[in-house]
Amino acid sequence: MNIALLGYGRMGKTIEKIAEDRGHEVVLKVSDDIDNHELDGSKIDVAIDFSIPDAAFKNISTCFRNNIPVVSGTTGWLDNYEKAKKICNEENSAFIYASNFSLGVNVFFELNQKLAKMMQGLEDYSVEIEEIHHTQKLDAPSGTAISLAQQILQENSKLKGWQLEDADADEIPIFAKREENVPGTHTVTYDSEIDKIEITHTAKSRKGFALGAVVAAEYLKDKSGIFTMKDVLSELFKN
Ligand SMILES: NC(=O)C1=CN([C@@H]2O[C@H](COP(=O)(O)OP(=O)(O)OC[C@H]3O[C@@H](n4cnc5c(N)ncnc54)[C@H](O)[C@@H]3O)[C@@H](O)[C@H]2O)C=CC1
Ligand SMILES: O=C(O)C1=N[C@H](C(=O)O)C[C@H](O)C1
Repeated sequence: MNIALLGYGRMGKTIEKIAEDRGHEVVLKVSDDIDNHELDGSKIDVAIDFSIPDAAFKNISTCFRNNIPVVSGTTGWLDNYEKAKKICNEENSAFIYASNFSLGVNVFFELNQKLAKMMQGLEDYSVEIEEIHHTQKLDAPSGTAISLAQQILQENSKLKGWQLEDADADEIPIFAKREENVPGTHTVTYDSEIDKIEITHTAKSRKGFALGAVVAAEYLKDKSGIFTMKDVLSELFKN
């Protein structure tokens, strides 16, 4: 498979290594305005975007217009997600966005949803989310923390939204911490006067995110439509 890497930073470089180990070729690396590059849909099977929040939407929509499917892991650009999906459909292209591509986090998402369902009637507990990332991270809260909050909100109609730190009683507070060299740690806590329930996912490196993105790219090649990591994982585990 011929891959274009949109964003060649920490994630782009990790993805390149894993893609090459799996027999793919990186044919284009983009680290600046996508208009400075020739995008030839006949030579690129899929683009993988791990760039910056301000560039993601332009990168993604430009690929769709050049007949190139996109795997997007960039966070902090989701105000434009619905627009990106519309362009994908108009161009009959293919798209997967995930706030977190690691297999472990996707198991953690399942756990979070189940736990939220169990806790929604237990009014003595309050819920909060903490995320810890490296100090270079541009966005807060993390995309993964937002996904976790959205899952809890789906299960609990008494909660109205989420808020970075100073949340009202009917909101989920998300605490974003920045520490040197932390690839990504997420904790969901339910606390009461009597006890505390916590679930945590700790990434030990960026390899899990990168492997998930390459597996998603392999899934997306030759498809059209909008997909999620759930689709990718159900195909992976269908046997
Ligand atoms: N969904 C997931 O599983 C994961 C998502 N991420 C997200 O991926 C993104 C990238 O993370 P890192 O690689 O750690 O950041 P990074 O800062 O190391 O890399 C970003 C790269 O994008 C480049 N860039 C700047 N303008 C660009 C443009 N117009 N087009 C293309 N590239 C451009 C920068 O030069 C830089 O090399 C972040 O939004 C982060 O939150 C990170 C890890 C996992
Ligand atoms: O910026 C990062 O590094 C990460 N970003 C993603 C997020 O915002 O959730 C995923 C992962 O936690 C690493």
